[in-house]
Amino acid sequence: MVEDKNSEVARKLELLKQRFKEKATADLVQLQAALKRVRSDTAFASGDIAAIYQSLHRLAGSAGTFGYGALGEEARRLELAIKPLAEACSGRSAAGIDRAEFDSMVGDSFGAGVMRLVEFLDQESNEAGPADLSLTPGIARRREEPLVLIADPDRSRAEELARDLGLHGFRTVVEASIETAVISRAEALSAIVARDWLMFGEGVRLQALDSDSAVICIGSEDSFSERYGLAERGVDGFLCEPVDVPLLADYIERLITEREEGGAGRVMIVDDDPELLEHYGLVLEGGGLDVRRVNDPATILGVLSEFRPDIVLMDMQMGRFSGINLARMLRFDPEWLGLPIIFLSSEEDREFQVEALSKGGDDFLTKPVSDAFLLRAVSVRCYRARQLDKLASRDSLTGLLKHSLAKAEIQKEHARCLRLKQNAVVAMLDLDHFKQVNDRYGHRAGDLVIKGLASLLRHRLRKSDIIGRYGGEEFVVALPDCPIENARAVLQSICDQVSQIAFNGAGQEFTVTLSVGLAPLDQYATSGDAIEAADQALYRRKQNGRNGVAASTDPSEKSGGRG
Ligand SMILES: Nc1nc2c(ncn2[C@@H]2O[C@H](COP(=O)(O)OP(=O)(O)OP(=O)(O)O)[C@@H](O)[C@H]2O)c(=O)[nH]1
Repeated sequence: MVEDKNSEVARKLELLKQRFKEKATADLVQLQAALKRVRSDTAFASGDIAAIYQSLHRLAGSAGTFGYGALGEEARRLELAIKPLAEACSGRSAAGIDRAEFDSMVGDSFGAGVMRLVEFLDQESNEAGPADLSLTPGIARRREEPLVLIADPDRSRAEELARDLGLHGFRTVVEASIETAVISRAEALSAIVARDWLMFGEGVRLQALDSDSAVICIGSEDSFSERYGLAERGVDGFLCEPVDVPLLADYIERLITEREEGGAGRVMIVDDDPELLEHYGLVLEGGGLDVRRVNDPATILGVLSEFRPDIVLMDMQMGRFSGINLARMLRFDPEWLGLPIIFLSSEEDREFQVEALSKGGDDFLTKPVSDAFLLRAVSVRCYRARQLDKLASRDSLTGLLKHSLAKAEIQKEHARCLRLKQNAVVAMLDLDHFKQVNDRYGHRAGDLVIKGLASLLRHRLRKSDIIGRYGGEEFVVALPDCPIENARAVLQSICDQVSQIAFNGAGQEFTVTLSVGLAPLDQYATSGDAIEAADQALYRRKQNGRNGVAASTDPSEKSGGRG
């Protein structure tokens, strides 16, 4: 599947490369014609100089991307040579500049340079061209249910751990050795939990580390040298015996999320060159990013509001539009004050770059930029932008939506389900007697319970469901396109699962239970009313024995009955 997608991307990139060659050939014909006019006239139109400069600027910025690095470098040299004259011409508008001035500024080597451009374009490029996506990280994996390999020579111990992790919503596979499992399942594994890591051969360990899964080792000794040794070998996490399963589940969850988010993100690319725009788009999409292409800078505001990118990648000069001015314009709106804008520019002048950054940009990528570098640079920046966004919108303990954002999302879902005449359910969830958990087993153990429930909800519910931390030990969930009886069944099974998890605190094992109140979101005038109704159902459940689900639609005499 990934192979197919990569070869499809490679094929499209190859087509773009051919299109670039055709356009560059036409550009060079025009450039030569303009140069000829300039040479044959004693006085010439400043428009010809501007056209020559523009052609060279375009080639310098794009040729390397399509695998014509030598052409790009030569175009860049010529562009810099003619730049002062182009600037002088634009200052003098219609006034002609004479031939002697042209020769003194640009020099005889200019014509020879243009001939070299033609030769470079004719040579079949053997540089690592756009079709080379082998350096790019794998297509971002979409999480279904995370699959965790437990590699342990002691099979019954491994199976017990598998059962416990299953309660936290992980699918597991047990192997006495990581060897066969890594080889056969490397693509699908989200994490590897290995006991006695060093027991496995060097080759197998390397393969496991290479497989893009998070590798967590369980060791019998917790010392600096043990930890450092594992870090040195590229392991991602370490826990010491005896294994605290909720802690391990939380660890796996965190590592998997970090990995997933490393390859995720929304990027808006703004470039008036259609081939470059398409090329960048394909490369970034090939790396798993969600991309929106904007060819006409005048449409940028509408696309921004609708697409809400994590970052914007923008050309510096697009016909009559300057990237700097567009960036400044975006900042007029407080909503986009924090949106990272990365300029793609062949401009190497540091002073100019600093000036551009002071006017609304955040960073520069200097053209030409290789596919692998572009993907890595954009992915990293996306990741950071998302992390910052998360700090603002996500609860730090659980990574779930914060109260106000969850409410806002449920409000949107309410409008959506009324519009589409669909079912939807809102649920309030509250851990039972949680004060006692803190009092008996400590606040840290209480935190792990809250985190454990959060990851269980993430695993058990659909990607389209909205999950928020409403208050301390209270959560809110909205399930779009879901009849209330289905919601009841899912949440009842989550309650059952929660009650089976063994947590640890103050040297003891303990379990917790969960109460849930449901209300049909589409049956209320406002989302606030539906949340209130779910809360009342939750209250009734608490009154009637906790540990289970009640719905606002239940006849009141039955509201205490489980599921
Ligand atoms: N560990 C931990 N505890 C929290 C957090 N937020 C809230 N709590 C605790 O959760 C407890 C909630 O207690 P109550 O509202 O009295 O409810 P309860 O004990 O769960 O009782 P019922 O809801 O009636 O079953 C309080 O002790 C809070 O201090 C948190 O982030 N971490």
